[in-house]
Amino acid sequence: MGATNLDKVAFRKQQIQKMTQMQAQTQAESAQLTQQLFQTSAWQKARSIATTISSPIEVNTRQLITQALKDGKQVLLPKTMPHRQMAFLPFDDQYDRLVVSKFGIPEPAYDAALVNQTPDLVIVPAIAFDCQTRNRIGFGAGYYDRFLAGYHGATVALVPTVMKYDAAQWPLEEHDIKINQLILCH
Ligand SMILES: Nc1nc2c(c(=O)[nH]1)N(C=O)[C@@H](CNc1ccc(C(=O)N[C@@H](CCC(=O)O)C(=O)O)cc1)CN2
Ligand SMILES: Nc1ncnc2c1ncn2[C@@H]1O[C@H](COP(=O)(O)OP(=O)(O)OP(=O)(O)O)[C@@H](O)[C@H]1O
Repeated sequence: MGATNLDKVAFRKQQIQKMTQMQAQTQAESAQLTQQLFQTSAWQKARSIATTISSPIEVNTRQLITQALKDGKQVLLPKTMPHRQMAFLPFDDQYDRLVVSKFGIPEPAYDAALVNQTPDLVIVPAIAFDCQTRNRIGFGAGYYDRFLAGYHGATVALVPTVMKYDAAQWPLEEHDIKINQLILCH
């Protein structure tokens, strides 16, 4: 691991602490960010949407999942797979059918016949965003950078105050993939 990765490790540790301290504000901002998401043409056009089950330090995704299903959109959730791959599987609002991964995130059960790796829209999680360049940094396993390298549809991210940076405070790398559209709280 080079100096660059050590810098990322240090930034992540500090940023996750900050997210924990500011989780009440992030939860409070989630409703507004979600309403702004609904105004985008990317959302309105999408017939299938990939998102996540959020943890308490992330933007709350529950409302957008409920609305997508109400609108007849297919909702897909990632299941983490070997070799840091993700498989996106449909979710129909049955939270009790999800299985908590060893990382603590509820995931759908794997069914090869149901996998959909080409959703119209991917709502991408992260821990911080460079709002000028639309770069992001995640929890550090590289799942989204790997997935997005082979995905060519629309991407958006919901950015609460705690994740908003005018310039990256972490090193950018060759494999980093920029988000098409950031939704910022105002
Ligand atoms: N809510 C939510 N769901 C999400 C993500 C996210 O950021 N937010 N992900 C965004 O990517 C994926 C899961 N991300 C993960 C990120 C790190 C580790 C992790 O560090 N796991 C092991 C180490 C295993 C390894 O190194 O391969 C650990 O628990 O120590 C696991 C999952 C898919 N689901
Ligand atoms: N497209 C890729 N192909 C192969 N390895 C990759 C790719 N993208 C990222 N990686 C590797 O994954 C690891 C984590 O990457 P990085 O530090 O960028 O994570 P991150 O931005 O926190 O992850 P994520 O995108 O999942 O949220 C690094 O070792 C990186 O080299």
